[in-house]
Amino acid sequence: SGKNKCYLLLQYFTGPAHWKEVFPVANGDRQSPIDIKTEETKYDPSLRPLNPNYDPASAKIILNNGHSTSVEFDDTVNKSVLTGGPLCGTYRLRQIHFHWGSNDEAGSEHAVDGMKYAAELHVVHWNAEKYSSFVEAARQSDGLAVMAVFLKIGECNPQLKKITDRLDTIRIKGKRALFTNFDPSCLLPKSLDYWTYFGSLTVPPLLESVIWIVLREPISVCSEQLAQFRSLLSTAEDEVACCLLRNYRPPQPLKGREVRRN
Ligand SMILES: NS(=O)(=O)c1ccc(NCc2ccco2)cc1
Ligand SMILES: [Zn+2]
Repeated sequence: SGKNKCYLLLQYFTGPAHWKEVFPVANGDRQSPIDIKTEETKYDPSLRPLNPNYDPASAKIILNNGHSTSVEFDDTVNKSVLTGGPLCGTYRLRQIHFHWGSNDEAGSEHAVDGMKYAAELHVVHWNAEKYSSFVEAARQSDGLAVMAVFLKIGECNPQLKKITDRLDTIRIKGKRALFTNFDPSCLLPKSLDYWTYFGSLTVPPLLESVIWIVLREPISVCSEQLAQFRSLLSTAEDEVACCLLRNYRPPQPLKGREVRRN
């Protein structure tokens, strides 16, 4: 139908290749994600251990915003924070969300020596010591810290099940549901070893305000759990239903940036 064709056209024009037309920073010097060439990373002895400290009571809601599913946390106080690693000061937990692909062979945003994982978890924090809100911090070069965790195809992940089992209640874009008593540390791998580099948001407005902390050890996810992510809709109630089959941005030029490891 004409309406359907219109949506498909819109869908096409909203993809990463067109973002630079509306957000020129898409061609900036510190865009994310990147392909991490492990041989070129630099050991930095000044990097400290990561110290995530989350209160499960901070978890508030789970929502489908049309381009991912996220769990939103109460970030009005310093209850759930990330310190250590490459960070100066205290970064407050704001939300977690996921990126995935239309099949199990790709879906992560960062790549490691050209290899993509099936999906990627982002744990988003903002510099509450220096700035007064997430939106203000998102405009500052040291405003945000996002911890990225790779999801590797394998065993079903019982911790991830707490999230994937709720997705059928928020299938439509804009839907949200209560989601509390959840500590996102349960989604972190045994080792908190990481790579770190200066980058950006990977979806519009693509602001270059993110200190990226990419964990080297992946967690597991099974095909059935990924299928549950793909069954989310990118469309609202009154629109022709369209599944959120993929939502990852491809790797961007490194432009001379250094990637350090602890
Ligand atoms: N994929 S991600 O971790 O880089 C990420 C994280 C958070 C937002 N938020 C979008 C936003 C609205 C105002 C400022 O920022 C967008 C992307
Ligand atoms: Zn993300």
